[in-house]
Amino acid sequence: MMALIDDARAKVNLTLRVVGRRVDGYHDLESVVAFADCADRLSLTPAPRLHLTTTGPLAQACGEAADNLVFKAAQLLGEHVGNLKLGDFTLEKILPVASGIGGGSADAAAALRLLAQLNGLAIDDARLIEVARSTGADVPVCLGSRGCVMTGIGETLLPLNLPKMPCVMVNPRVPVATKDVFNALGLRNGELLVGAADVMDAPGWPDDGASLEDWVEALSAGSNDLEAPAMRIQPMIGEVLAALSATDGAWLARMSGSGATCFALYENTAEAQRASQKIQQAHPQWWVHAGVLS
Ligand SMILES: C[C@](O)(CO)[C@H](O)COP(=O)(O)OP(=O)(O)OC[C@H]1O[C@@H](n2ccc(N)nc2=O)[C@H](O)[C@@H]1O
Ligand SMILES: Nc1ncnc2c1ncn2[C@@H]1O[C@H](COP(=O)(O)OP(=O)(O)OP(=O)(O)O)[C@@H](O)[C@H]1O
Repeated sequence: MMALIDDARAKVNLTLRVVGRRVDGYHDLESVVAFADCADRLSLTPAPRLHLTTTGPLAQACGEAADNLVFKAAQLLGEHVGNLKLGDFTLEKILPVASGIGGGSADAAAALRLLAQLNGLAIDDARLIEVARSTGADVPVCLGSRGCVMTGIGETLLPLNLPKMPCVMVNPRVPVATKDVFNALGLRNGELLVGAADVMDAPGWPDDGASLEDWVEALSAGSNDLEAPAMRIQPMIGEVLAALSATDGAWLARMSGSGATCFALYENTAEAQRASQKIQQAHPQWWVHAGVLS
């Protein structure tokens, strides 16, 4: 049988509000999530045993194969589904690691989609969703890889019809650990930041079919609550945001997830291309991607 192939698209948190900290230490969030047109690529060749080879420019950065989230997700699914057909995965690692765009989560989700395809499981099979949740907070949203409002710690997903959003994504190639950023918020276990009434009163997001301008206006009123703690841990995030904000036509510049990747939105792809060239010239060592979020 030929190899099955899937893209593991980068996730971008267009907004991220921290609602509070649960008693188990995880944080409840509300986040508008979009997906980018840059991705890792995962292939699966059916074989009797689970195996992973990592290739591509960032293969070294993502650590030992045994610790890879692709491996973890596949092993967990094997524990939930009897006689699961497995195989040889090859991961072409392109996305920066520990960068707030959910690369590892996207890879794990792609692994689950490929195993679902190989084993004839539906993508909304409860076991697949359960394994996605156990693999990491960002894995459920990456399973569908479509725009949505994500709440809880990442398990509740409300699909959104986002317009195509021309963007530039920039990572300064310094890793930032998600756990450290959440801890730097300094919330106690069980501490609530936003009362239930505030959540009920919060303005909704634009309706289906809303324009790019409507969305940019709504997103601009939001924020990423992890930006300040992440900047304390890695001040270079401030430089990335300044570089994006200084480009012609940048409508909104913000950090994604727990950083350090930041993005800016533009009216059209030509403007985004010009902005990305300007930033790449000034910072040849940074990872810069011009594309479209949707
Ligand atoms: C910041 C986001 O990227 C936003 O999409 C995600 O919430 C992070 O998702 P993730 O990287 O898949 O997170 P996990 O691998 O499950 O957790 C890493 C660490 O982040 C913290 N964590 C994660 C998610 C969450 N809602 N609250 C948390 O406090 C926990 O300390 C956890 O030990
Ligand atoms: N397939 C993978 N790709 C990248 N990192 C992986 C992978 N599997 C395990 N890891 C480990 O997970 C850690 C987090 O990597 P990842 O790139 O997913 O972070 P992130 O982009 O900050 O994610 P998020 O936005 O979900 O917080 C890395 O330090 C790495 O050691």
